[in-house]
Amino acid sequence: MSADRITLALSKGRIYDETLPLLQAAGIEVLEHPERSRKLILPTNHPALNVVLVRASDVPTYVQYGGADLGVCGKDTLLEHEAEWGGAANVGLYQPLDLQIARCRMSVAVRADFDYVRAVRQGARIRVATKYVAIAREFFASKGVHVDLIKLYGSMELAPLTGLADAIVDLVSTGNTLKANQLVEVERIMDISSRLVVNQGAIKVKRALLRPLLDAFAKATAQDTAHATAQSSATGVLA
Ligand SMILES: Nc1ncnc2c1ncn2[C@@H]1O[C@H](COP(=O)(O)OP(=O)(O)OP(=O)(O)O)[C@@H](O)[C@H]1O
Ligand SMILES: O=P(O)(O)OC[C@H]1O[C@H](OP(=O)(O)OP(=O)(O)O)[C@H](O)[C@@H]1O
Repeated sequence: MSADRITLALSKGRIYDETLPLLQAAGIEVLEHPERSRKLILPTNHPALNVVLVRASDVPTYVQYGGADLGVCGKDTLLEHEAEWGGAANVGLYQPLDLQIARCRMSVAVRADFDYVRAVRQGARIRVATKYVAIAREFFASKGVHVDLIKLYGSMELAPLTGLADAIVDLVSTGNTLKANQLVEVERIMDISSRLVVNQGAIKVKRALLRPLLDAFAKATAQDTAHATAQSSATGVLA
């Protein structure tokens, strides 16, 4: 981690696409297009800022270890990463801003012919397939529902259709994916949006470089969502 440069970790796709307007609001343009280049380090018009492209689930790891100074990742990804480490305190990432982008919800879904309410009421043991095992474990434990969790890395919707599982825990936005696979949402676990995460060391060492960027993000987020609390918490971190 060079002291006079800052590195922002983003994942290709919706996080990159939805972070771009926030960067633009801060006067920052990424100089190469991630879909038109094989490069993983993208320069920007900010002389000290590079963007690095990583897998969405690798963003917290890069920022935690200082491979990037800051990054943007979903609350889902962050919660799973923290659970792997035995809690947020062990990860030690600053989370100054909810950027209110990549908004969706984490839900339980089943086949339309599966009587979820009855299964839960009867205390049956249900099989749940998900990429988000920590969130699912915590949710069902809090309801006192017995579950066997099956870890998947994608295409969760297939699990109830093939008999692999009774239910899935997955992200839902428009509901189109569930509908296309004849699944129904039966419980909403939590709302999800993406957070700015910052390396603890970088906060101390690169304060002068980071502060204007975080302030601009906070301002753009506040303007987008009238989320004034985001602005005050960002200022709090670097004050
Ligand atoms: N349908 C959706 N609508 C809005 N936001 C979403 C949706 N699906 C996922 N997200 C959010 O966007 C983030 C990034 O999703 P993306 O699909 O780009 O990566 P991923 O495939 O989940 O991660 P990885 O590549 O590491 O497996 C998720 O962590 C979540 O917070
Ligand atoms: O309710 P919808 O608007 O249909 O969105 C829900 C879908 O979005 C996510 O997948 P994504 O598009 O990220 O695909 P991926 O998991 O293959 O990355 C999620 O895993 C669902 O499959």
